[in-house]
Amino acid sequence: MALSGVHKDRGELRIHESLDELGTDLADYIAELSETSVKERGVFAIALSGGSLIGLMGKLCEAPYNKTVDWAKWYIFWADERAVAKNHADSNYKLAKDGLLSKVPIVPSHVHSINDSVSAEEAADEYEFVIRQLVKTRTISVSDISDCPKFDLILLGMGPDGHVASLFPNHPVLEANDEWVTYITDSPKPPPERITFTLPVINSASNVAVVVAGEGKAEAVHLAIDDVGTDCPPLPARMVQPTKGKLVWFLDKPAASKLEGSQFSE
Ligand SMILES: O=C(O)[C@H](O)[C@@H](O)[C@H](O)[C@H](O)COP(=O)(O)O
Repeated sequence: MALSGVHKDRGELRIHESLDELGTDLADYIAELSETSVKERGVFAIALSGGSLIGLMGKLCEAPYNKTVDWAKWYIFWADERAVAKNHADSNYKLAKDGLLSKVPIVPSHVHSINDSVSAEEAADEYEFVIRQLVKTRTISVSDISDCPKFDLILLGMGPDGHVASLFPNHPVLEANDEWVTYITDSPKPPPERITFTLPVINSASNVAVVVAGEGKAEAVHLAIDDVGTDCPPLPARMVQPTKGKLVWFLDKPAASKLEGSQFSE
């Protein structure tokens, strides 16, 4: 059974015995948010990341979700993308297409991938423009406290260094506040050129989920969630603090193994 708890200002923590259990809980969570959003707004605007996240979302392609989720109302975006061709093994679009989007009845015109035939800088500008158009028509909602888009759900993974999307520790990209989408050309995780949502966009979402598995990330999970003082600059994952939205951490036990654990109940 999963342990769950609420950290006073780091959101809800859901800690799972196995990746199988994590995958089921994640699929339930996404399916519920989709249902609520479709009821309230008629659409579900969801942003994906790359990495192990897509594999962990695999249960959405199986019963009951493949039949019960209102896939036709989904609009798909990417919180970050690598500047490579869409058919390249490193492409986050390809990862999601092969692992999820090709297996469920998503409307192809609702899939808003990043242009792979221009520079990372141009692709970031273009992607922001596309998002602006969809905010105007309210396919993507708008934040009531800033002019930022308010995605119904942004799904993030986290690296062992605490990066989320393509927001890396000690990188100037963490200070990008004027753009919704920006780019980097020196990613410490290959490939070097990437496009990413900025922190203001991530923190304007209605829901943000950070999905993290494996012991190699336990220290970063501890630094991102526990009260560790202010001596070091906060990890990017710690800077994920939705202003009005809800933050949920999906962890397996090894990833949660360095958390100060008093806040949990079965
Ligand atoms: O394109 C990317 O590289 C990602 O979006 C990135 O932020 C990823 O989510 C983390 O690096 C975690 O990746 P893993 O779950 O594979 O460790």
